[in-house]
Amino acid sequence: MDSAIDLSDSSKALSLPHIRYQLIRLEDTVLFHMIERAQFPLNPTIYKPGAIQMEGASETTTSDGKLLSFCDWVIREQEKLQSQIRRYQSPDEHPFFPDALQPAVLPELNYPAVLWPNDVNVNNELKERYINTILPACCVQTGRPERPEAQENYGSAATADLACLQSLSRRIHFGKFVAESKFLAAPEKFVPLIKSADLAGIDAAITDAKVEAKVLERLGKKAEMYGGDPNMDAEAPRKIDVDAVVNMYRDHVIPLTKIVEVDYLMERLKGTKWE
Ligand SMILES: O=C(O)C(=O)C[C@]1(C(=O)O)C=C[C@@H](O)C=C1
Repeated sequence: MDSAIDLSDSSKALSLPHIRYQLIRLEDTVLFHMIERAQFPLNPTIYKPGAIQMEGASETTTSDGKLLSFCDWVIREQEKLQSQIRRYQSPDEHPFFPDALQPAVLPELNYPAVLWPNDVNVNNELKERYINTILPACCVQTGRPERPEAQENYGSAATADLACLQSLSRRIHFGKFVAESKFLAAPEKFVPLIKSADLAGIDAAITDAKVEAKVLERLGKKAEMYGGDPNMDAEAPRKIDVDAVVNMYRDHVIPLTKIVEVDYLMERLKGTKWE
């Protein structure tokens, strides 16, 4: 959607330096959204299905009858709306609730097929990790007691969650473009690995440990800068914990990006001469 990369220009969309530039830019987006979210208490009740009475709300379950939490309901309702303005027609956007998507009210866009047809979507796994691991670490300020639930912030917290999850999802699913770019650069390396379903081998082939170390180092600096007090006032509370942000990338964002890359490549030979 709000892409600085021109997805209609495949030479750019598949250039690894261009994709990495986009990933670097998305670090800022993710970090700022996490800072916004961290100003509110964790409010765990909003993630528990059925815990909050939603007076007059339509569709408080998924289409197969699963009860939604308040946060899930907010995400699902937003996705209903955003699908109508073509968000999910863009190859870099993936819904959390595909069951809720509506027909677009605008004419279909014709994106040229830059990616190979695939149905890779790790959003369920992302949301589970976000709620259970990422968010608890980011909402707790180091050295300060956990803040009590604030019922008046339920809406703000869920709104911030949507922004966090959408930016994280976009970053992680950019792995498809990374994978396509790497595949096209060396099909002779990837085809045998894919054919023998050598997941560890594919993972090793897409891994660049130096780039990963750089990502974490840069992110730590950004979290230090954007989450701290510009006047270097040591007494001023931090807006977000630096370690929580770095750990989020090290333990979740980069690993999930790599899962997307591997899963995408496992679908890459379908309908090709290599199949
Ligand atoms: O930049 C790449 O080559 C990627 O595949 C992306 C990424 C990342 O998530 O930042 C993932 C795997 C690589 O080991 C390095 C970095």
